[in-house]
Amino acid sequence: MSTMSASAVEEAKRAAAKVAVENHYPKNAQWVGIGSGTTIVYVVEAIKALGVDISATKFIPTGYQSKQVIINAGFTAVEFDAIPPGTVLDVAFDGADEVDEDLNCIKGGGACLFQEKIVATQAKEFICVADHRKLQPRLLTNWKAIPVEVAPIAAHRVITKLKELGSVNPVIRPSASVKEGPLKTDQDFFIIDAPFKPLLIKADLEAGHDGNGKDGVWAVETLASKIKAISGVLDVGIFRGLTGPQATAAGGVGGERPVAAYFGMADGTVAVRKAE
Ligand SMILES: O=C(CO)[C@H](O)[C@H](O)COP(=O)(O)O
Repeated sequence: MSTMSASAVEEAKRAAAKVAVENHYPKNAQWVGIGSGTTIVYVVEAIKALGVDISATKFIPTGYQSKQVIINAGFTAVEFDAIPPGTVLDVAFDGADEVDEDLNCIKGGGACLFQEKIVATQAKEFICVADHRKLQPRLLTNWKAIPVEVAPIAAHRVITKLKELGSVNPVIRPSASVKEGPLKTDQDFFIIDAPFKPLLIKADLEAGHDGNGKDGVWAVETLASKIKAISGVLDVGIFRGLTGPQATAAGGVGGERPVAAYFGMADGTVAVRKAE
């Protein structure tokens, strides 16, 4: 459990954002993905602080909140469906709820996972920015449930399938406001939060664990694929698979996993995890 004050956590996010932007923002960027959440505000602040010419730069949001952050900074927001077909974003920055040793991420704490995934995978480089609470050895160490975005009509069917995969008590996320009923995403879909046991990474599989859901223990890739395959699921809040350069080599644009993740630490330093 973190003993840091709320303002120390905010400073940790700011420090991580500054280093991430200084290391990865291309000076002549044309297309830049901007994610959702509280940490991304510091990314935008750090881009401003660079003092580079952004008059020709288009910033692609991952949802309503993200778009407001871009507009409030005086930047030009262009919705994902307004970018010319085939456009590759120079870079995309986003936060995460948890990041494991292989740079797999859990995202969707802010209910924006679907647009976050299409923006991240449309970029040459996806860069994650977070504070030290998100830096964990395995997914679902500290963060307890996988967010899954689903069509409302299929929500109960998806819950049944998630239980069959071993999730204990998956629930439809309620509205955060005084409005009764489920939260609605930017797509007017629901989020189901599905708890699972901590997810195995490559090293665990190499050590002989199978990760096939026996005793409810899954490997990241296997569980993400199983959840994604349930009809009614729009996307799953596990970002896994290839990273940018590997994905490009395999014929895609970028990967779901970041090429680097920056974490503001409790002692004021910034830790980096990079893809191999
Ligand atoms: O995935 C997300 C929203 O769906 C966010 O990136 C994630 O929840 C991190 O948010 P914060 O920066 O506020 O900790």
